[in-house]
Parts: sequence; C-alpha cells; structure tokens
Amino acid sequence: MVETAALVKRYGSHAALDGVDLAVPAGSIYGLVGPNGAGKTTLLGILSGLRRPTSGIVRVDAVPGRVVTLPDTPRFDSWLTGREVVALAAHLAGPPAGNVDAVLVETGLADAADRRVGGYSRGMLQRLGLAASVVGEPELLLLDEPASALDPAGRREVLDLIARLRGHATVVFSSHILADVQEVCDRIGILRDGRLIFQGTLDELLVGRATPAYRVRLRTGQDRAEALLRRQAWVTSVRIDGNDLVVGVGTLDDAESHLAGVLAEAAAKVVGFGPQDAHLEDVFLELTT
Ligand SMILES: Nc1ncnc2c1ncn2[C@@H]1O[C@H](COP(=O)(O)OP(=O)(O)OP(=O)(O)O)[C@@H](O)[C@H]1O
Repeated sequence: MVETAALVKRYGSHAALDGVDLAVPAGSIYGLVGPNGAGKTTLLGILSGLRRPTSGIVRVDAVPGRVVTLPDTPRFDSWLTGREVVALAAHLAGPPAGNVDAVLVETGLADAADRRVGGYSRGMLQRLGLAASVVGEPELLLLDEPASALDPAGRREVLDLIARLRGHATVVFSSHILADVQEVCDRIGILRDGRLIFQGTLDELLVGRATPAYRVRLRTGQDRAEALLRRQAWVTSVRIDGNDLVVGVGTLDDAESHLAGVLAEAAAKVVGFGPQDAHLEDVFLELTT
C-alpha cells in the first residue's frame, strides 16, 4: 500500500533520509519510531506529498483525496466550534464521510463540541485533529505524534481509536511513546539518522535482542534473595523495581532450573515469579544509542 525505495531527502548537505526502503501493508498499523531528528516527520511529509524527496521512489496506493495527514500540533480557525471543524472536514472529504457526532464521542470531545476551538487545550486540539482526520474515512492516515500532548487516559482513547481503524484504513504513525507503538502496531520501523535500521513485526524485533529477565515478587526475604541471586553465575543482573526483583538471566532455561531453588534457600515468601516480557523500550535503546 505504501512503499519507498532508496528514498533520500537532503536539506542542504544534511541527509535527513538516507536510503529508506519502507513497506507498509494495506490495512495495517505501522509505527515509526526514532530519536529526535531521526527523520520521522520528513518521511511522513514525503508520504503525504507535502515534501519532495531528493531521490528515490515513493509509491502510495490510495486515492489522493483519501490520504489524510495530521501534524503533531494541528491548528484550526479559532472561531469555529469543534463540531463545525469536524463537520467541515466531513464535508470536504465528501461521501462516504462518517457520522460527526459519533466521531466527536469516539474522540472524547462530545462535551466540548460546541465550544470555540480557540479555547481548546493542546490535548483537545490533538483529539480534534484526529476527529477531523478519521471522519472522512481515509484510506491512508499519516499521524505525526498523535498522542504526544495527551494524558494517559487520552492516550488510551487515541490508541483504541487507532486500533479500531485496523483493516479499514492503513495507518502510519510516529511516536516517542514506545509503549504505545508496542501495543497497537502490526509493524514497526525504527529510524536513526535517516536510516531505517529495523522494519518488521514486534516479534521479529524482539527475537534475540532483548536480555531475558525474570520478575520475582516476594512478600518477605527480598534482601536475602537479592544477595543470594547476585552470587549465582547464571544471574547477569538484579534490579529492585518497587516490590519486585527483576533478575537478568543468561537464559530463561537457567532461571527455570535454578530460580525456585535460590528463592527457597533465601527462605523468601514468594508471591509469584515469571519471565518478564521483553520491552520495545530496551531494544530501542540498544539499537539507537
Ligand atoms: N525544513 C528543514 N530544513 C533543514 N533541515 C531540516 C528541515 N526539516 C528537518 N530538518 C532536519 O532533518 C532532520 C530530520 O528531521 P525530522 O523533523 O524529520 O526528524 P524527526 O524524527 O521528526 O524529529 P522529532 O522527533 O524531533 O520531531 C533533522 O536533523 C532536522 O534538523
């Protein structure tokens, strides 16, 4: 649905994108992550047609009028109400636009819908941008940091909304909030210094990269258990995280064979333990720093 080949974008002598081969399947949700200045906004700008590539191929398989781009700080005429903004977007998109009221509810703006947007907070403007984007039932939705100004509840709503678009629209969104990408994306692309250093599914990203670890919750005996664990050859690290011990291990097999024995030796009262899910954040840091 969206592909680039050997895509290069130079600003003067600086290559903001340097040979990017992007592949976004139709109907999927694609998360673009990378540190500041990695080239995410530039890439989204090229896909939307707002910026020109220096060289390379861009193929966007969507009707141009059904490609919607949402910048991270959307702006609207301040005298319009939220409802008017969304209604205008629906009108401009033409049929088969979605239901304005339903979209306002979905984006959490129903109560503020009749207020002028000049008085909206940044988070509300982001919700409004999303409402105006989805109401036109786009084929391709390009979202630049769509949840950056939102509180955790707002982020949750935005992620749910994006997840509901799966199969109906192709979504490419950039984010610094890696947990969001981990949760909602089918595929992930990691940009660093203008290069796509990884592209694939979350499983493909994590395999062989994240250090295996066990999370152990004890009611008593945490100190004894920590001291004993640190002496084990198969333990690579021990970190205290609230009430839990996070135990880095050479292999999960080592932990399965020896962990219960060490906890018993420490006479700890064990509430529970199990392998810790590898987090994208760790892998991201490993790859980008
Ligand atoms: N219009 C421009 N003129 C000159 N340089 C630019 C321009 N836009 C971006 N750049 C440079 O290109 C590089 C990539 O910028 P871009 O905004 O695409 O990164 P980003 O990954 O979106 O960053 P952020 O996460 O901070 O938004 C940066 O080094 C930036 O300074």
